[in-house]
Amino acid sequence: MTIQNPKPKIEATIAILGAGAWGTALANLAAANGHQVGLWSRESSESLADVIAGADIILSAVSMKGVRPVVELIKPLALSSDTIIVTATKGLDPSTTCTPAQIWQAAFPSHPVVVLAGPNLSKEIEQGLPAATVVASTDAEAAKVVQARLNSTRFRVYTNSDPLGVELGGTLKNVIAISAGTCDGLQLGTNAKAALVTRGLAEIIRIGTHWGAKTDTFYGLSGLGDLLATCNSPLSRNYQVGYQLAQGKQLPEVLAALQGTAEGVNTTQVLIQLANQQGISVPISYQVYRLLQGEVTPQAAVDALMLRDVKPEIGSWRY
Ligand SMILES: NC(=O)C1=CN([C@@H]2O[C@H](COP(=O)(O)OP(=O)(O)OC[C@H]3O[C@@H](n4cnc5c(N)ncnc54)[C@H](O)[C@@H]3O)[C@@H](O)[C@H]2O)C=CC1
Ligand SMILES: O=C(CO)COP(=O)(O)O
Repeated sequence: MTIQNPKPKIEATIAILGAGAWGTALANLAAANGHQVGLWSRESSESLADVIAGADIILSAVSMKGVRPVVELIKPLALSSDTIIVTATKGLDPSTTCTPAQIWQAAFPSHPVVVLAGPNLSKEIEQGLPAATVVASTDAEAAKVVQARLNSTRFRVYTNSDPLGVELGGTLKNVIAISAGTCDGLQLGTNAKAALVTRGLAEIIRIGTHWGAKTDTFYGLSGLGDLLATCNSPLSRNYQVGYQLAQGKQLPEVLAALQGTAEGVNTTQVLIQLANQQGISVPISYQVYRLLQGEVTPQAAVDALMLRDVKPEIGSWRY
């Protein structure tokens, strides 16, 4: 499928992999900026080799479970040496616990890899509503190129030099969004939700900095920004999972009816495995894990959080 805008602003060829909700929204944003856009999915009639041929940018928006298969499909294909790889997936690989950017970088060590993440509910973006995002890379020039290609009057793009922090902000907030949906589903009120989101951010910072990301990054669009968006919007699939569990539905039933992917379900499993191995305290994520496992009711999860030992707040994301 080729999407072209009749009045090009900046000419580039962008191959978008994954024609789900996010890949399609990004393809439309890129096309509106005048780029030649190829959109590929595993259901496409066009071959992957044809879609990525001559691409300046390859942007992957497949869900986490598609990242490795797609990387393996691209490896034997010829990429131009200066092709920039952009990853917009928010998840962790269950078998290796790697982030999507780590998987892409390991497969294509000589190519710049840029992470794209922010408060970007695709349905709002498809409606033409304004939004902002972050493109992050250790290759500052590559991040600037992606910024110039995607920035527009309705999609404001910031650069950032902490790709791990940007990627983890977008990934870990999905776990907290499940808890926020549960909080709203139980009608626990605004105070409870504010406490949950604030302590959720402390938890994200504790994990993210332990894994090597910068604290400041989590206060930006890809951390706090995305946390606010997904914890407060019924458009978020992760929020919907928590909300519907709180209404007494079972997880398989919720996931079967969900439109698209709720990455937080798998991310929670990987996160708890790592947190246990590394001795990181993640009380909210742990209750989300128990809820998803069916080991605890939504109300019992709330009770467990409220019954924890009291502690000082200042600097408490460190322990
Ligand atoms: N929808 C949204 O608002 C946003 C989504 N994201 C992230 O983008 C990613 C994709 O999300 P959505 O587009 O919403 O999901 P979706 O479920 O609508 O689409 C997923 C896409 O991945 C592809 N895919 C899955 N397994 C595959 C495999 N084995 N091989 C090849 N392709 C495979 C599917 O064919 C589909 O094109 C997720 O990681 C999500 O967290 C990020 C920002 C916004
Ligand atoms: O990441 C998102 C918005 O930034 C999309 O959230 P959901 O995957 O929960 O729908």
